[in-house]
Amino acid sequence: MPIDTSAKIFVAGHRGLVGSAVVRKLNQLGYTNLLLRTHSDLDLTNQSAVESFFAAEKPQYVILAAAKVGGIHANNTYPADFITVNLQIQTNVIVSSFNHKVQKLLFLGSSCIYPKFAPQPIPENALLTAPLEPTNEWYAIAKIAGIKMCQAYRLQHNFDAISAMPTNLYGTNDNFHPENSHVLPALLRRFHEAKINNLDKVVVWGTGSPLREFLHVDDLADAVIFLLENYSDLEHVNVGSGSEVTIKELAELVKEVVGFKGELIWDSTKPDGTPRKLMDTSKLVGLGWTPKISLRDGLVDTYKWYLENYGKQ
Ligand SMILES: NC(=O)C1=CN([C@@H]2O[C@H](COP(=O)(O)OP(=O)(O)OC[C@H]3O[C@@H](n4cnc5c(N)ncnc54)[C@H](OP(=O)(O)O)[C@@H]3O)[C@@H](O)[C@H]2O)C=CC1
Ligand SMILES: C[C@H]1O[C@H](OP(=O)(O)OP(=O)(O)OC[C@H]2O[C@@H](n3cnc4c(=O)[nH]c(N)nc43)[C@H](O)[C@@H]2O)[C@@H](O)[C@@H](O)C1=O
Repeated sequence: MPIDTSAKIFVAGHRGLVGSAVVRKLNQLGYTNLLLRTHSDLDLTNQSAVESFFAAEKPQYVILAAAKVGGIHANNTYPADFITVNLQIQTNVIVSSFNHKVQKLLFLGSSCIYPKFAPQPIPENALLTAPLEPTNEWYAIAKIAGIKMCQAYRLQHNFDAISAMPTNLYGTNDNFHPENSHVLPALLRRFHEAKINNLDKVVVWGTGSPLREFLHVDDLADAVIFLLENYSDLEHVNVGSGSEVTIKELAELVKEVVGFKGELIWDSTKPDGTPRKLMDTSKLVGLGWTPKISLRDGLVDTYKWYLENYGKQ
């Protein structure tokens, strides 16, 4: 059902990759009453601050895009932060949303919730059927708890909380940190810096053989609003692009888009992570949503944004 454009919508994490794309999309669609707080205005790990905020502001809808997020290295290096901060943020926001009668909440998880060796493409019902990928199990356990909290509040209290599970995302406002980011922004930056410094080699992590599915964050934002308007059920919903590339193919594509002419060196001392994680998106496609942005177009667009925002550093 379409949401009234004057509805008060709290987008938690509105300065991040996903939150900022959701805000751009809501603005485009004419939503006029967005409730936004930076991390320093409202620390979502602080339970009493979150409770007071919901009591005072009474949002009608909540999109939970605030989380502790990072790539394979960050997940593997800071397991305590990834499990604790994510459990705290999501528990505080879900419970306060219920306490203060939010009409609907959308929780964002991630494709890493699925078993390391899940059937491919991965259907929603592969959840909790086998062990997780060790490099990100702490984050995955927090995300699985988020899905289960949404289900528990729906079952016990009829609270309209839904969960979307995106594949690997990229785009405007991504995190380009050299070690703690995801592969696509990390490589964009590394190839760019190698090009402007006239280097002849770039190091890429792992073997290059893992397969990953990438979705532009503007497509994800579109899917988030589509689900908010059209889906109210217990099971989480996969959100993906439906196509995958090897990390080697991705690296070659980023190299071409950036215009780096040198050689790739594979550092196999770095972890590959899960070998493959292609989402089965037939549930979302069946509801009527499909992605629009190809990986090449999305990459060109993201590099343009990177140049405009970080290119002079
Ligand atoms: N990026 C990806 O490839 C994928 C992301 N997702 C999911 O999408 C969601 C958003 O991820 P993404 O946009 O990439 O992450 P980002 O790191 O880009 O953004 C996260 C946002 O959350 C805010 N935040 C973090 N901690 C707190 C806190 N304690 N209090 C208030 N705000 C806080 C951050 O603010 P600040 O920076 O100031 O701390 C930031 O604005 C997450 O749930 C993630 O699991 C799912 C699949 C893939
Ligand atoms: C979204 C998702 O993101 C993470 O899982 P991941 O898919 O493994 O993510 P990643 O982007 O960090 O790596 C993908 C692949 O790429 C290789 N790789 C090469 N070179 C670099 C590189 O320079 N940086 C990074 N980060 N990876 C590199 C890397 O070795 C790996 O084989 C989890 O946090 C998980 O919790 C999660 O939800």
